[in-house]
Amino acid sequence: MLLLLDKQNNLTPEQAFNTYKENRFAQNSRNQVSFGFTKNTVWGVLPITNSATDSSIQVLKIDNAWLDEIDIYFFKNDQLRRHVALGDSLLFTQRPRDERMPAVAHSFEAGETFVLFRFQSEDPMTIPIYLGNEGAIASYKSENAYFYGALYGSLLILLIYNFVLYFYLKERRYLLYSLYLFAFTAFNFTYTGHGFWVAWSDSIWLQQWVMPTLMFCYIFSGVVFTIEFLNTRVFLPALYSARRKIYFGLLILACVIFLTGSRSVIVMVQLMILTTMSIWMLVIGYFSYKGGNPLAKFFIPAIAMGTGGATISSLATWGVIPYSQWAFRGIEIGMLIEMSLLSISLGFNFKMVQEARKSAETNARLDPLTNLYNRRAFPDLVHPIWLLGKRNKNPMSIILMDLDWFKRINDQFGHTVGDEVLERVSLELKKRLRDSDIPLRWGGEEFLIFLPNTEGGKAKHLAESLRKHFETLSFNKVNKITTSIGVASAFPSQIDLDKLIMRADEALYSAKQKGRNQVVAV
Ligand SMILES: Nc1nc2c(ncn2[C@@H]2O[C@H](COP(=O)(O)OP(=O)(O)OP(=O)(O)O)[C@@H](O)[C@H]2O)c(=O)[nH]1
Repeated sequence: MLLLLDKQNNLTPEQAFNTYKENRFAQNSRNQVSFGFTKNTVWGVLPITNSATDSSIQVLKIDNAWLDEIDIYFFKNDQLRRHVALGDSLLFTQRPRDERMPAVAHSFEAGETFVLFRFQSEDPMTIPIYLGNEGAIASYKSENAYFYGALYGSLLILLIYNFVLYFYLKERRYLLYSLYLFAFTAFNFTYTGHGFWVAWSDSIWLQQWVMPTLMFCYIFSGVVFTIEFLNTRVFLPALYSARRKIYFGLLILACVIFLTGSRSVIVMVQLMILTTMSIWMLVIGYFSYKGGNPLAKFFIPAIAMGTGGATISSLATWGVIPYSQWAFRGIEIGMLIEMSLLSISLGFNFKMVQEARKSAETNARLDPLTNLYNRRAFPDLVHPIWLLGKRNKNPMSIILMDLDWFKRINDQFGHTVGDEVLERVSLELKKRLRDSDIPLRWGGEEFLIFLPNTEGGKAKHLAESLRKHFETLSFNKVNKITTSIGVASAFPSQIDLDKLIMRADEALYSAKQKGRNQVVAV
């Protein structure tokens, strides 16, 4: 196509065509399809030769949904034969074809026809033009339908999945991710012309203002999401404490640019923010990674994919790399990968939170010194067995064992030696008990052993053998230790569990009273 930039914006189509005839249009040798923000009118001429003898119907399609004014003039034998107005300063319903992108079918007579285009827009001047017969246009259309069906389908699944997670987990990250994803999808839905096509065909105002507004929502949600997702409160506290100022600053900037009332200013400023925002997101991701945030491992490649896709799209529209449908869709493919990776990382975050919770729960129930369960674990461990024993009429026993004169060991040899004794005693206990018995560290130097399905005589026998065993053990520095043991047994139907523990405690007390190093069973 040959091009002319009309700085005065005052040429008539006939004047523009004559200018073309005078060879004053320039060849678009780089196949550039984007001309940035321009106040100028862009004229283009596409000479089309129909070498057959019959007329041929061909469709011209301008693959851009946001241009304000598109006029197409058909010149035959130097005569203007037809004028078609497209672009979104016209109602969608006034278009000659019910298609997402502006398009017109024309019957090209034999010989040469000159198609003159006139473009004017406050938005970026990107003008990829397609020419083909109805069959080619239909197959192009269905390819697009598949692509956008897959894109919006995938984004919708991610959106629902993360929103449901937010609903159940009540973690803000999932909500912010859902909003970020929604803002991108809505923004994309608008600038690809889907909104005008299916949602607001009868409103030019919405077509022109929804896109810049959603662009702002996309930027704003991206910034909030980054700050919250990367847990900057922990990893980048300076940024976290400045977050309200950043949000407020963005809102003020939005007010200022929207008050100018100029869409080119609004879109241009926001495009600049979008470009710097990607770099900002990557930098924050990097620092967060350096600070040890495991989620940054997903965040950095995700943003890199989104940004990479956007870069391919813009390079293709600027003509730096060859323009193609797939290159133009780079941003959408990149964003889909970005959104999927972020979603995976939120799944990973979920797993981390679960594991941390689990290990906190286990830690709260385990004694760190002896690795035995502590008193807190007792109800969960013993209650079900107690209830089962009640049903099956099994006897249950409790052994309470306390080390004698343990304070003296600490006083004489120090706490570390005392700790070693406790560790060794626990180890020996584990070795000498059945797998079904449950030993716990009940207090400082006191151990409780719950013996399921064990009647009093056997429990007493076990207690006696433990007492004897500990008496014969020798330790580092500490020559000998002794233990006092109380044993209580009952059928669960006869007594409460708490009561049984109390009885074992009383038995232990009486073993101490009787001079220690002995077993008392009740
Ligand atoms: N090293 C060490 N000592 C502990 C630990 N927990 C409790 N103790 C000590 O165990 C001692 C218990 O002392 P007491 O309750 O007076 O009992 P005792 O000296 O064993 O005397 P009797 O029980 O009457 O035979 C205290 O000195 C506690 O500081 C621990 O985890 N490590």
